[in-house]
Amino acid sequence: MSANEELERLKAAASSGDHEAMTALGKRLIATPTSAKSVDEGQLLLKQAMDAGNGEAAEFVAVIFASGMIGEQNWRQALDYLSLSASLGWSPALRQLSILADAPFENGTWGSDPSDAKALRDRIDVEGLLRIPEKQNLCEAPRIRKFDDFLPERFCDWMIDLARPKLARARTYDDTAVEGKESDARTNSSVSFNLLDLDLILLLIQTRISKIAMVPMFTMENSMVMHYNVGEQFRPHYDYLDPSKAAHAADMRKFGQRLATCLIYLNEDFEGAETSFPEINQKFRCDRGGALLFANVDLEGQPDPQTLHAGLPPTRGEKWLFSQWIRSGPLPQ
Ligand SMILES: O=C(O)CCC(=O)C(=O)O
Ligand SMILES: [Fe+2]
Repeated sequence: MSANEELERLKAAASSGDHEAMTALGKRLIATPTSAKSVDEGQLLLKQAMDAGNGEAAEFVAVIFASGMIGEQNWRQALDYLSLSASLGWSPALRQLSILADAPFENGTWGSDPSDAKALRDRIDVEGLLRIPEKQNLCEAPRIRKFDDFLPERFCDWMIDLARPKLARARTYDDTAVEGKESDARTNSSVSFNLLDLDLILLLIQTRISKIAMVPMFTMENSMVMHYNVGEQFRPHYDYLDPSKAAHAADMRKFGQRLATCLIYLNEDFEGAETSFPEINQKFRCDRGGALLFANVDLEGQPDPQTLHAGLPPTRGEKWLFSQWIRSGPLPQ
């Protein structure tokens, strides 16, 4: 079926009152708007599906509130909708609630009963989840910061579990290759999460990053998870865009410069695999859940060649890393 036929099929099913089709269409209209009305139509479809008892629709409403993609970011409301979603029997929402509430179930599986949703919601310490740890200054030129215990372990595990099944695909189709890099520039695998992949755990990580980087949420690119087996690496590169390259300049007009990068170490059971900065002869790594935040530009906002960096290969074990590139936002037209 072509993409257009698929869309027509979805529209027909949605207008006949099929809740799953209404949810799928609603998400799609919001993620890839085709007209000025798409986002409003998408929200209406999600609301109708949710009122009819569709838990997936309620989860996406939670995502809208937690991301601030439409209107203000509102974590309390996001959690209320996540709780509604879970109580409607949508199991991904129940698992996220358990993680956010730090309440793993006794039998070892997170979130197993929709009737637990409200109690889990009430246990969530929103302020605590949004509180960020002390920063350590590792270097001033370029500016490199470190945050120990940036992410609780259960969040690290959630991201690894989310990424693992998608990594294989990313390799086959190689759809996440960074533009402008030779094929041997990175031998590791990665997966990129788009708007339809967002959940409240991922959005909480992005929100925490926006706090340490002191930038708004809309500057976050699609988050990525990187995976390195022994010997795999991400060779020295810059994360900033080069305005002298036409493709980069066009991209910068839309989304701005890549001001900073945040790398969260999701595991620690490996040797080697530091993040290395060859221009300053330094390499750093974090314990599980620790984050490195570095500026890719100098104090004048210009690309800083001293930010050249690499993901060194593990000599034992495998490395899992959450990687967040941060833009400056579109230039005023
Ligand atoms: O694996 C690393 O330490 C480096 C990753 C990196 O450079 C990136 O994600 O841009
Ligand atoms: Fe990088």
